[in-house]
Amino acid sequence: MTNQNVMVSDAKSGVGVAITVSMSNSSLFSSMVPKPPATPGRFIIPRKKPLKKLDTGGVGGARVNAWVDLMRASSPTHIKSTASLPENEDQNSWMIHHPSALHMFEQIINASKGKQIVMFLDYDGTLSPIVEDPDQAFMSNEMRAAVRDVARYFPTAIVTGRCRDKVYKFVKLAELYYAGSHGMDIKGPAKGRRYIKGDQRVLFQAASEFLPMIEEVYKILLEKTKSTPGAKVENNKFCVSVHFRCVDEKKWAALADQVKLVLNEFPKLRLSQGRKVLEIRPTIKWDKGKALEFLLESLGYANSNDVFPVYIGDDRTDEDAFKVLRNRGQGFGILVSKVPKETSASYSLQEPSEVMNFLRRLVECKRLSLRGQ
Ligand SMILES: O=P(O)(O)OC[C@H]1O[C@H](O[C@H]2O[C@H](CO)[C@@H](O)[C@H](O)[C@H]2O)[C@H](O)[C@@H](O)[C@@H]1O
Repeated sequence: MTNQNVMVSDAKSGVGVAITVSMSNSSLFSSMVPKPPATPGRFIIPRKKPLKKLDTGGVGGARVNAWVDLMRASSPTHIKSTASLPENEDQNSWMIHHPSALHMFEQIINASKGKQIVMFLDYDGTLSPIVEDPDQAFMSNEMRAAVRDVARYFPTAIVTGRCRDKVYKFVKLAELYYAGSHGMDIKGPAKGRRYIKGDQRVLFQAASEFLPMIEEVYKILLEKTKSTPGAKVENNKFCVSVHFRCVDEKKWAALADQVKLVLNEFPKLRLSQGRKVLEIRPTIKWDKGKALEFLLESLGYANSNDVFPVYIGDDRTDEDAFKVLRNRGQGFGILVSKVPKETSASYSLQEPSEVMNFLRRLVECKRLSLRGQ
């Protein structure tokens, strides 16, 4: 096994980005993006409209208003909200297109028969309930036990916007893969690798060049947002989160403006949005979807038809992974949401407690099949 520095070109800036890879086979990179399979997966439901992107153009009234609209839509608190929903689509028709993964459990199991399930789990809003203070987003012991059981039977990864070390402190399971900073910081399990066909000591940091820049922008944002009561800036190592969950809605436009002004000085960083949070990250073409592909490849499933990846997440940033699964025609995505949202996921679950039930049922099913029942 060797550590390798690999240069990839940043599509937006054209700047080379050094990647340090610790693995036994550098050919991993040559086929990083899998080709779509010849036959499409049975769970594909065509998306109606492209997802809106956050406008990071110049500062102006209309643009800032558009930001604030997106900020409002980023974590709707009212069940009837249709802020991010395509026109004329109500809750019922949304549920027809994105049925409950619990209700469809038998069909899901049938579709996965003879294939290796690989489980990808987002953290906030998926394994832990959304709370006001990001430092208090603990997962329950019951959820931890469910994830531990899943990892006994299926390779399992946590894919999160959070810093990898921080999410590990919440999850505390050494047998999992962890992809922190929206997949820009990937580490393989410290123990229990019996399902891994490929490299077992994966370590991949797609944006290490950006560390000093992220540190700098974090400090500036910390200072600039001090004047906004409730704003919280979180350093997620390869990205920065500016939380506005506890900021008075009247101040959102000013906060968005502040962040945007800072980012104007950092053209190699971009902005995306999560649940009541503005996410600042490198412009490199790397996201949770790429992390999913990377992990499948590391597990030895790059060109395999015998794999069934399942990705469960609640956030806009999880859409990149849902899209990858649609394009591969393998497995499916499950969106955790109580309200209809535009998504590339195939199924839905309402909240983390349903995620836990789904995970438990998977384990139960696997145990029964191993006993030959
Ligand atoms: O990819 P994820 O695991 O979903 O992480 C995305 C962001 O999650 C966290 O923020 C979110 O959860 C907080 C705690 O419940 C909540 O207060 C906040 O409003 C949510 O946006 C985390 O703090 C961020 O750094 C992550 O980027």
